[in-house]
Amino acid sequence: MTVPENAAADRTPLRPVAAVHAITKRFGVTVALDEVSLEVTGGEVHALVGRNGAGKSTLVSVLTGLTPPDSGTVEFGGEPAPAIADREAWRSRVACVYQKSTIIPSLSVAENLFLNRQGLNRQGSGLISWDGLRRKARNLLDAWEVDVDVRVPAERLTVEQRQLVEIARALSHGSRFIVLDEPTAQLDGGAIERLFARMRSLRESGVTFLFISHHLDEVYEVCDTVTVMRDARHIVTSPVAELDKTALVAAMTGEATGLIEPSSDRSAPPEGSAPALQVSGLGLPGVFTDVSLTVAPGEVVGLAGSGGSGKMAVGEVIVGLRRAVQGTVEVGGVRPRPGSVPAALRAGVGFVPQDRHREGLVPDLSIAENATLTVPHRLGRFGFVGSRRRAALGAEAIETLTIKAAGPEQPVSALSGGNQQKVVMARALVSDPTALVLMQPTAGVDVRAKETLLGAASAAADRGAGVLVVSDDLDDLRPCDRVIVLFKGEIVTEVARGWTDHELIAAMEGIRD
Ligand SMILES: Nc1ncnc2c1ncn2[C@@H]1O[C@H](COP(=O)(O)OP(=O)(O)OP(=O)(O)O)[C@@H](O)[C@H]1O
Repeated sequence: MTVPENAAADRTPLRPVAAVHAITKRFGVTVALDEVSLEVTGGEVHALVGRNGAGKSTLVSVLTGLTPPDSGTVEFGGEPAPAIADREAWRSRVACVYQKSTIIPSLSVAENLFLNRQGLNRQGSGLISWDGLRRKARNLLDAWEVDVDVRVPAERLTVEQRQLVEIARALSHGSRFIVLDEPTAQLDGGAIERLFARMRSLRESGVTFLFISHHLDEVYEVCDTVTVMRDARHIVTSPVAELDKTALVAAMTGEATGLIEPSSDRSAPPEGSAPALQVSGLGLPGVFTDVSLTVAPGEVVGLAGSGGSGKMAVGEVIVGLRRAVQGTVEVGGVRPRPGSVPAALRAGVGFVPQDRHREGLVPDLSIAENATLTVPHRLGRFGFVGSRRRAALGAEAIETLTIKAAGPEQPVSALSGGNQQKVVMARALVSDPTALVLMQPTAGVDVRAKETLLGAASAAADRGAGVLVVSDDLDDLRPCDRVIVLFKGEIVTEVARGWTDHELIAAMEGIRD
């Protein structure tokens, strides 16, 4: 993807494409941004990192004109930002590609690119010229080398394709400054490399990126400059090459102790106990074949595989989000009705779904309500949830999972992304599950919070749960007693604890020694 000639960006070096000065933003008693100043230079990839709740999303929201700050100013190319209501003017200066798609699923790619846009070619009658619309969309995507059929409904796009379409849409509005909010969170290794290659080539053409990620390795791989935020404040901005990882983590956490790897020191599972989870001969044509695995009480087992391995589908069948065509799932000796989440929960499953926006949380409910959604029968008689008990469980979740919140009654919509993920984990744990199934459990959580979440999973195993961690994040898999590897829908190998990164990645990519 290179900038087409007629759209070549103005590449004045070292000019701030965007700048914020002394921005303060409060939500009630919470100070989300405290006098934050930041300049983003033209043609760089600028990382924005910080722990969950540090204020990154709020800053992006101010920088894209979605949230007016309480005080402070925003500038683009040295000029004051447009009036908040002038969306078109904002869109021509800055765009954000969010983790959650802003594309309308039922509309075609072409419609998503051009509907509601001025200059849309209408016929005399006021009707839209669909041919013209498709042609324009095709030309646009061709110009940015995005190989997607503009006629298909957007819901059929992969995450990778959707991101490219959103980037192309941003560029077509004239913006040469793009914010990528955790773009790699839902991509597999190959797609991440392709995204980085595109970012590099767009950077060469003068496009500037603000890149938000909790994967610090990615900061070193693709970014030129890094800004660290902590507790609503700007801490440091530095060339990436001049800030090593220990210093970066110290800036994020405010501690000088550096990076702590998750502990891998767990006791061996007890022998001879009945399985917490038994999966036998599971099959879903075109997705996975003949998957059998057992997780003993007290055991933590990883289920790994790269994109297209089918691992998520296996996890979703176990928790009742999908139905397999062949095979069975047993939880503590009980066989829940296939394809039913309530049945799986009743049988003793606790789970963290991959997509917390879709299956995870009810945004308007409080932390305590969300954390206890699955267990009303345990909280009071006749299904009524005792509010005191619920608040206590909410407070306990805040404490054990270090959720950054005003209190258990705060709605989850007011939490940062990483803290919402912790509430999903709290909900999975609160029912004291027999089988705990965690799908990409640390997506979007910061480096320290990862330890907390994985520690909580290990603690559940110590209490007797069988834990299945479905993930391709090596940090998630490190605390596992063993890791089962799926490749193209089949179990290809199992590696015992003590694996090397190389060994596991090779297995996930289908490379056999
Ligand atoms: N709409 C809101 N109402 C109340 N509080 C909010 C709202 N939006 C954000 N906050 C609070 O502002 C603070 C900063 O949150 P923000 O989402 O900007 O953090 P973040 O750095 O993006 O975190 P993460 O990495 O977890 O996404 C948090 O304490 C959060 O709870």
